Amino acid sequence: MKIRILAVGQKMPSWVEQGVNEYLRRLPADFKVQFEECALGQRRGQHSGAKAKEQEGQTLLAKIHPKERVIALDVQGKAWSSETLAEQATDWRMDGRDVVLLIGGPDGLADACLQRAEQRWSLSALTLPHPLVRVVLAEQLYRAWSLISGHPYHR
Ligand SMILES: C[S@@+](CC[C@H](N)C(=O)[O-])C[C@H]1O[C@@H](n2cnc3c(N)ncnc32)[C@H](O)[C@@H]1O
Repeated sequence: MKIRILAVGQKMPSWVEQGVNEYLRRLPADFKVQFEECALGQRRGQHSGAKAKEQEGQTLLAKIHPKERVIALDVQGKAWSSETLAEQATDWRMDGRDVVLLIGGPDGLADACLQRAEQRWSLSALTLPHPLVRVVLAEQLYRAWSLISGHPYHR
């Protein structure tokens, strides 16, 4: 099973890249997580946010393979504890399909992406800035791996 994170937005501040890399580099080869960025949509004029979100949605959907299990990061999704995430990740492995996690841009994920997703996962009831979501997601995936493998990181 391969896990990918597809995130809207490029050229993040260095603390975001460092934070994400810090956790993803610790993962072993059999739980590798690849990170891919997609361009922000154009934001100019009235209704620009809605249009940009649609554009971003098309870009994300074009990068998803037909057989991948899609999970949308969505504030209105289901809250998972770290233990639940570890159980989910174990199920993903048993299922055998590759997994792709989607992070939206400043205006969120397009409806088409939410509809394509099999699961919607909320990290918190708080709306978080998308750069911070990347770091939290990377850390939680590392924590899930540590739970599955009995590594002392999780306590
Ligand atoms: C700034 S937020 C977008 C806010 C937008 N109003 C919305 O409702 O999606 C950017 C992206 O970060 C992710 N995100 C933000 N807060 C989140 C949370 N608490 N749980 C899961 N994902 C979150 C989502 O993927 C969202 O599309």
